[in-house]
Amino acid sequence: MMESKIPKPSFIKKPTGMASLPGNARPPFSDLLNVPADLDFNGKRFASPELVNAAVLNRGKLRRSRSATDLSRPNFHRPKFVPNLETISSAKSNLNSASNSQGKQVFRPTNLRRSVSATDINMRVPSSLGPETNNAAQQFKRQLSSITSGLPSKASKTNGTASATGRVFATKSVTSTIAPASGQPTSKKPTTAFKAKVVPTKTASVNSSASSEKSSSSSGGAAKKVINKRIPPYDYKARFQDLLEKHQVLKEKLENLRQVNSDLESLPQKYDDCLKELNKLKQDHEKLNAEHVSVVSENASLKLKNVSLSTSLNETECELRLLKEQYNAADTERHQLRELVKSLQEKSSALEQQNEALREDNDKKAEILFRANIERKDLHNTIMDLRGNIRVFCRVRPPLVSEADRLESAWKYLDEQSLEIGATDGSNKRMEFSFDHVFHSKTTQEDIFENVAPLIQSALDGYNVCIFAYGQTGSGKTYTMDGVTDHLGVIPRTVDLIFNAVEDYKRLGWEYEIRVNFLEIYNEILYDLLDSSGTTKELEIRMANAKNKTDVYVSNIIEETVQTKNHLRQLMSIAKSNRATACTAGNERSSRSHAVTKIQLIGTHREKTELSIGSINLVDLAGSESPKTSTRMDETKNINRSLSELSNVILALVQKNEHIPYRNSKLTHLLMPSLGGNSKTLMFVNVSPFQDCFNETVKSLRFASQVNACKMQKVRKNKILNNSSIF
Ligand SMILES: Nc1ncnc2c1ncn2[C@@H]1O[C@H](COP(=O)(O)OP(=O)(O)OP(=O)(O)O)[C@@H](O)[C@H]1O
Repeated sequence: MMESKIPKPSFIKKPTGMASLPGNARPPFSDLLNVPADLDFNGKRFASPELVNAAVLNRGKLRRSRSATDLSRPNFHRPKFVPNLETISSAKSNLNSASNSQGKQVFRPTNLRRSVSATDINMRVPSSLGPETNNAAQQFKRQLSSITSGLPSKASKTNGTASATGRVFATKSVTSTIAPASGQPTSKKPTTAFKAKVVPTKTASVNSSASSEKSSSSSGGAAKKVINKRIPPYDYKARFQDLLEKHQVLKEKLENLRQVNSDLESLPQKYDDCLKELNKLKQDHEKLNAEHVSVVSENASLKLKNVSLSTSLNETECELRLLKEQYNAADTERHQLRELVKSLQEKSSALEQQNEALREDNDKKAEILFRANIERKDLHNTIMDLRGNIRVFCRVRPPLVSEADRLESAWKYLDEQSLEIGATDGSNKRMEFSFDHVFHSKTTQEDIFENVAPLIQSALDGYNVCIFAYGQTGSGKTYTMDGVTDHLGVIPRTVDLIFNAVEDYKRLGWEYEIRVNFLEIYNEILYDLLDSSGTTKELEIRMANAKNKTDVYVSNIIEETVQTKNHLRQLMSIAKSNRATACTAGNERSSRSHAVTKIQLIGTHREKTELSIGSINLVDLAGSESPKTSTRMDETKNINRSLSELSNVILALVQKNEHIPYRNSKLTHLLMPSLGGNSKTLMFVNVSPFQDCFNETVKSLRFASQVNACKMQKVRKNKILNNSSIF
C-alpha cells in the first residue's frame, strides 16, 4: 500500500486536536488536502524542524493573533473559495486503480527491479530498425535506470511499519519541470523522464521537511519564494494562499506522478513488446547468422571459383594472344598469298592465251604429223617392197656345250648377206649362198629382232606379215621364234613391240584392238592350242570372202582379244604347253608340228575415220628330218611333205606360175594370205653348224636361196580411208 505524503510547510504548527480549534473552525489541512482518515500523525506536529521551537515560543502570539483577528470574528470561517479547491485524489486510490486496471499484473517495485535487472541489457538495436525504434529503446532504458535508482532496498521494505513500504518523491528533475506557482503554462511538459526515489517511511518523515525544502528550493522560483517566506501564524490568509500554492504544486506533482504511473503501467506492455521484438530480432539475428555462414561458405567457394576462373582466364588470354599472333601471321601470309594468287592469275591468263595459241599450233602440227606419218608408212613400205616381199634371213646356231665334240662344217661369213659353207669331211665341198641377211652363230636375239621390227611396224600400218622359221630339226627354229627365258625370241619381242607401238599410236589418234589365236598343224590336222578342254573340235580353213580369194580364216578356233602384253604372254604360255613335242635324233624336245601364232591388229582413227587392219603370222615350223634317222615315219613324212609343199608354193610364187598349189597342204593353205598377194613374208632359214648336218643344211640353204630370189607383186595395204560405215 502506497500512501501519498504531502509535505507540509515547516512553519505550520498543527493544532493539537480538533478541540483546539475555535468554534466552527475546521482543520484546514485535512479539509484542503483530503488527508485520509487513517493517516496517523501520532500526536506529532509536522512542522518545519527549524520552526518547532519558534512555534512553541510564539504559540501565545498565535493564540493572540487568532483571538485578536480572525477568531474573534463571529463569522470566522474558512475562506469561501476553499470549496472551489479541487480535491486531490490519494495516491493510494490512484495506485489501486492502476493495479486494478492491470488485473493480476500488480506493479511491484521488486518486480520492477527484477524486470529491470533482467532487461537492463545493452540492447543493441539494429540500425535497420530505424531511429524511432532506437530512440524508444534508449528512452525505455533510461526509464528503467531511473526506476531502479529509486527502488528501496529489501531491508527498508521489511522495516516499514506502514503497508506501503516507501513513498515516491519527485526529484529535482521532476520539480524542475513543474510549472511555476503562478500557474503559467510550463515550457516543458512533464515527461516520463523522471527519477523515482523510494525511502523508508520513518526516515522520510524525519527528513520530510528537509526533503520538502530541497524539493521546494529546487522547484521553480515562485515555489521557492512561497516556501521560504515567513508567514506569521496568524496570517491565515497568507497561509491559505501559501497552501493554495502548495496545493497547486502538489497537484502538479500528482499529475506528474500519474503520468509516471501511466508510464510505468505501460512498461510491461512495452517490455513484452520489446521482448517480442527482441525475440524477433534474435530470430532475425539467427537467420542472418545462418545466411552469413552460407554467404561466407558461398564466398569461399566463389573465391575458389574466382581463382580457377582467373587461372583459366590467364590461360585463355595467353592462348588468345598466341592465336592472335598466329592469326596475324596467317593474315600476313594470306595477304601474300592473295598477291601471289593475283600474280598467278595474271600469269595463268597469259598462259591460257599462250596455250590457246599453242593448241592451235599443235592441231596444225598434229595434222602435219598425221600426214607425215602416213608418208612415213608409205616410204617404209616402199623400202620394204624394194627389199622384197619375201625376205630370207639365214641364221647359223652355235654348238651347245654338250655338242662340243661334234665336227662343225667350215663356215665363212663373206658379208652381212652371204656366207660360204665348206665340208670338213675331206670332200672339200664349198658352197656360197646369199640372203637378205646372214646371222652368224654369235648373233644375239636383240640383233635378230632389230631386223625384224620393221616388218612388225608394217603390220601396225595395215599389212599382212608372215614370219616363219624353216630348217632342219634342232637347227634353232624354236630358239629363234620363241627363245628362252633369258634370250627372248621374235614372238615375245613382237608382242612387246606391238603394245609399245600401240601406246605411241594413241598419241596420233589411233586406237588398236588386238586379237590372237594359236593354231597347231600336226599330221595335217588343225588343233586349237588355247583349247585345254581335251575335246577335239574340228577346225577348218575357210575363205574369208568371195572377192578376195586369198583371205582365209579358221572355223571354231578360239580368238582372244587382249589388252595387255602380260595377257598375251599368258596365252602364249598356254599354247606352248599344248604343243606336241618329242625327242628326235637332232633335238631332245623337237617340235613335231607347225605352230602358227596369229596376231590381228585392228587400228581405228576416229577423227580421220580411218581403219587399218594388219596381221602377223608367226610360224614355228616342224623340223625336217631325214627318214633314215626318224623313229616316227608317218609324222616325219607329214612334216617333210608339208615342208615340201611349202617349198613348191614359194617356188611357184618365185617362178610366177599361174597356179599356186596352196591347198596341197594345211600349212600352205593357212599361209596363203601371207605367202602371196597382200603380205610381207620373212623366212628364217636356220641351220646347224655341224658336219653331219651338212647335206640337210645345204638343202635348206638352197631352198632359202631360191625363195630369196622370189620377187612378188607389190603389196597392198589393208587400209580403208574415210569409210564412215565402219564406225
Ligand atoms: N642361236 C642359238 N644360240 C644358242 N643356243 C641355240 C641357238 N639356236 C638353238 N639353240 C639351242 O639348240 C637346241 C635346239 O634348238 P631348237 O629346239 O630351237 O631347234 P628346232 O629347230 O626348233 O628343233 P625342232 O625342229 O626339232 O623343234 C636348243 O637347245 C636351243 O636352245
